[in-house]
Amino acid sequence: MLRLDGVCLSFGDGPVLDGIGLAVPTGRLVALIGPSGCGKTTLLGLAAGALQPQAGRVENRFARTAMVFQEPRLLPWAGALDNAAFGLKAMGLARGDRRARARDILLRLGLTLRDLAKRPGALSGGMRQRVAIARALAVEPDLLLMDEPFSALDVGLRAELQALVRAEVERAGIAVLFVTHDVAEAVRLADRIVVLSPRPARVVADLASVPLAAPSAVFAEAARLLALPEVVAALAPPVRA
Ligand SMILES: Nc1ncnc2c1ncn2[C@@H]1O[C@H](COP(=O)(O)OP(=O)(O)OP(=O)(O)O)[C@@H](O)[C@H]1O
Repeated sequence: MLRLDGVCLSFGDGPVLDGIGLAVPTGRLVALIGPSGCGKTTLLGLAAGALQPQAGRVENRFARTAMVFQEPRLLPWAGALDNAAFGLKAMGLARGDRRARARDILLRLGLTLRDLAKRPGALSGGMRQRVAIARALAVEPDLLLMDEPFSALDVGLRAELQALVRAEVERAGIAVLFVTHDVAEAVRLADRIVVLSPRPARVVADLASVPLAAPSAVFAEAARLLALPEVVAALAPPVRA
């Protein structure tokens, strides 16, 4: 379980997080939605232990946390397989085991055997992001933090990769906290959807959800959520006179 209780954090120009409380139980997917600049990435940094709260508590009882960023952040000189296996050496796995584990995940995520030796520069953007996700999954995390992992991808590819990631995390029982700007993405993936206000972020809604796959159901549910008054208030752009 990852739990945040009354978490507050300020930077030099004022408060960013104001009394955030949320929980990510084992094996559940929680989506974080909020307007640009409200503090979502900062909140993931706290969950990862990279930042400390100035008030409140962050309790991460998971044994291994992995992170996926919006951009793949791969080693440019290493092939897809070596990139995906990157975290495994520090875990003490033998070279053959590292490569076998990374290869299995890459193939499940849609790379072909011919892609495995390719460096990032020879892979498409979508393939690079698959490698980044494989690198995170390869260490067998029990908590996966993802910061807009699909937002740089084309719509069709995004849906495919969302489904693959959902299958992987269900298969391994991984808890996920992920940031998205896309309500439909949250509806497709999440068991809970947490909506944050503009900076300083407060939780304005914490909604139970059921992951949906059929496009018509996804868009109907996204439209319903986007019409909730607290969601409108949090996500609507400010009206300028
Ligand atoms: N290290 C830092 N020092 C000072 N201010 C920061 C720092 N990191 C983030 N901020 C500010 O804190 C606020 C929240 O930033 P954060 O990146 O967490 O927002 P976000 O919700 O992830 O934004 P976006 O949706 O645009 O990615 C922003 O105003 C940002 O400028």
